[in-house]
Amino acid sequence: MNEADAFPRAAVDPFEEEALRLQRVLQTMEQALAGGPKPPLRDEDEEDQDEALTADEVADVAVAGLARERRRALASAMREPYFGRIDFSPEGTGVERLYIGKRGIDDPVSGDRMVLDWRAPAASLFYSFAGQGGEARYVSPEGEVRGKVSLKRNIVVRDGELQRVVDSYVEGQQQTAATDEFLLYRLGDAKDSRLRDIVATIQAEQNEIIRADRNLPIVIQGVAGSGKTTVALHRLAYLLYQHAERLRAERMVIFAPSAMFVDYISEVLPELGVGGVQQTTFSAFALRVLDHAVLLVDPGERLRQRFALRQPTEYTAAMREVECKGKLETLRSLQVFLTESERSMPPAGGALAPFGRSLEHATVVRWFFEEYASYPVLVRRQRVLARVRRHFEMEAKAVGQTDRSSKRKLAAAIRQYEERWPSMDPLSLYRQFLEWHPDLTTSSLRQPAKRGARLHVQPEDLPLLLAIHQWLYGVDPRDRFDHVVIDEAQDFSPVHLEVLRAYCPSNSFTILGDLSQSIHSEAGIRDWREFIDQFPGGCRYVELSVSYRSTFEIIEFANRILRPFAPSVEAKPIFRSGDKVMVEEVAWRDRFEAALHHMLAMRELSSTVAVLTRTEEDAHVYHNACLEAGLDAHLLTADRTDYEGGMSIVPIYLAKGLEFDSVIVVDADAHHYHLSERDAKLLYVGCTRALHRLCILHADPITRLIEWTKA
Ligand SMILES: Nc1ncnc2c1ncn2[C@@H]1O[C@H](COP(=O)(O)OP(=O)(O)OP(=O)(O)O)[C@@H](O)[C@H]1O
Repeated sequence: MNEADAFPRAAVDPFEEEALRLQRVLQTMEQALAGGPKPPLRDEDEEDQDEALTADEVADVAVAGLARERRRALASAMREPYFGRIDFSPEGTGVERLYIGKRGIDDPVSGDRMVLDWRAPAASLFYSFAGQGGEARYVSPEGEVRGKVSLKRNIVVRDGELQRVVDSYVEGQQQTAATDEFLLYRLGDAKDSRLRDIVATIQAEQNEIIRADRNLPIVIQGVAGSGKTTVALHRLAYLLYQHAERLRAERMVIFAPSAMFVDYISEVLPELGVGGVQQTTFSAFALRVLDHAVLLVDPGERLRQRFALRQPTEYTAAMREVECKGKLETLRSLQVFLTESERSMPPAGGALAPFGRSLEHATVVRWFFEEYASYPVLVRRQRVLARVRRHFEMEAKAVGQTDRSSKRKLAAAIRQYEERWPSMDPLSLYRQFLEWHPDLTTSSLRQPAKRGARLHVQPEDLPLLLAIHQWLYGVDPRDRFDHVVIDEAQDFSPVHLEVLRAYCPSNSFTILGDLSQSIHSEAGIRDWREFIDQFPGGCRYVELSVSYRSTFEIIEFANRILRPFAPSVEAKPIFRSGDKVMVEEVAWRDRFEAALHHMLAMRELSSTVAVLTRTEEDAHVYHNACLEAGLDAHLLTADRTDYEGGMSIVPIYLAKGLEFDSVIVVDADAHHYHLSERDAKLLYVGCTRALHRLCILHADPITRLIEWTKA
């Protein structure tokens, strides 16, 4: 694309120049929509006859489907065809004006590229270029392209109307901090109930992660609000674009911490034009692979115990087991246990044939442990038994025993031999393992009294159950992933990762999290090294320290809560100033009234408001107070699978990953938040959920975690 001749530089002011260009692009798009080949309309009866279509007709239908999809994409791109422009002169050639949009658009007549897809190699310039005297480079499939940038421009188009043009770099002019100005303009918006794409404002350090090599696992420590979840979703869209021939969306997965979070992020990929990527939780994935042979104990119950103000005594013992189940040593013990179980599988005494020669134990052992060694255990058993059956049949034939009664005898002998093999299923093996392991018990398993009811297990049982499942059945090729994203990975254990590695043999992982938010410490990791060391072939580690979500005041406030506990990376606020954090003392009896008052005030300024409580019990109480006052607020609990936005009452530990325009942390007193690392992290998570406004309410005495506010 070279439009240098179409618009002489600086002939008109930037807004007019872009308004003219936009008009021309929209006209071309309209013409393409009006004149392009229309897909044939088919009625439902025709669709029912799909089986009867000839190969040519099938091809026609596929082409029509593609045309339909292209028209739909074109029509939707007309609302915002592009968001940026970069004028780039590759060494030895003239200037190219590159307009960057969510999707590439070609002029249907000339075939010229009018808009470059944000994921295209040259589009990377738009994100990585930050002045540097105009020098710029990007990597294309043909190699590195070097050159000079003369203009970088942000363009806001809404519903086909040009709204704003901001130049962040103009050759020969004094550079201002205009990139930040544009980013701040975007960050200042109120958010609705869903996470959104950030293609127009991806920052250089985020761009690097999005475009990182797919073959090298990458671990990202990112502070609250640094864009981890958003970046991970953009990375999936990028990888699919870049490796369209090798990767399939259905074979890519993002593991999120809860079903509600999956709902919250569900619109980013469709906005980026990507469908079909699996978005799930580890538990949902594990239960599906285990064919729902077990159920989870109500996940809310464990969370309620974990975050109760006073934990029941049995909880401490349970947590010791949670920690143990997440350790690689335990996985290794499981492997030892399974190898032991395997050793005794071929029944002693060989296979006694009713006619002819029997099979010696040593022969069966050789088949099982040597010849079929590369197969999973149950496949090996199946193969050995099939071979024994064939041997029995051949021996019977060789001695002429083929009549009906001989056949019956033969079948009975095979059955008897089969029965001598121990039956093996993941659940009974797991139970035996828990009984065998010195530091574990079966206390996490619950067998409901009802006959035939499925066993209930806890989330920490699932990785080990999956490991047994893999050992017994292997990995079904349909469960293999081309790429795996683990969000909130600080709550994953090394055993989770090890088990998942079997489903992604290419080791193509993007692992993101924040150790400052590890409020499930027994279940997760303490240091990213634990994961990095699990990739002996190498692993990249990156830190994101800038927080884009919250105002300067909120980040400064939140950082101070964690400082006494020496976090590994402190969040750097982006300079977006907002209201001062409000810390207000209220009388205990007035606490509901105070919360309601602030909710109403904040509702005027925000589209999403959350009241964060310390426990789920408190969330119910505040929710009831809202209902009594006629306030339509949603109660978010562990079993919720959707997030509606508006006003929400949320236990603080369930708010992780979400964000709200305004947040009210209630009951920030010494009784609800102790001077402990865990409670500091809870409060930190709560405060960093706020984009624009944060209000802390407490009754006397204030928690020591923020007593500096009273100094
Ligand atoms: N480059 C960017 N441009 C505009 N907005 C951004 C950018 N990066 C992040 N954001 C915004 O910052 C907010 C936080 O993003 P996200 O939820 O992905 O962060 P996170 O690191 O996963 O946060 P947390 O760990 O606190 O849950 C979102 O509103 C997102 O749109």
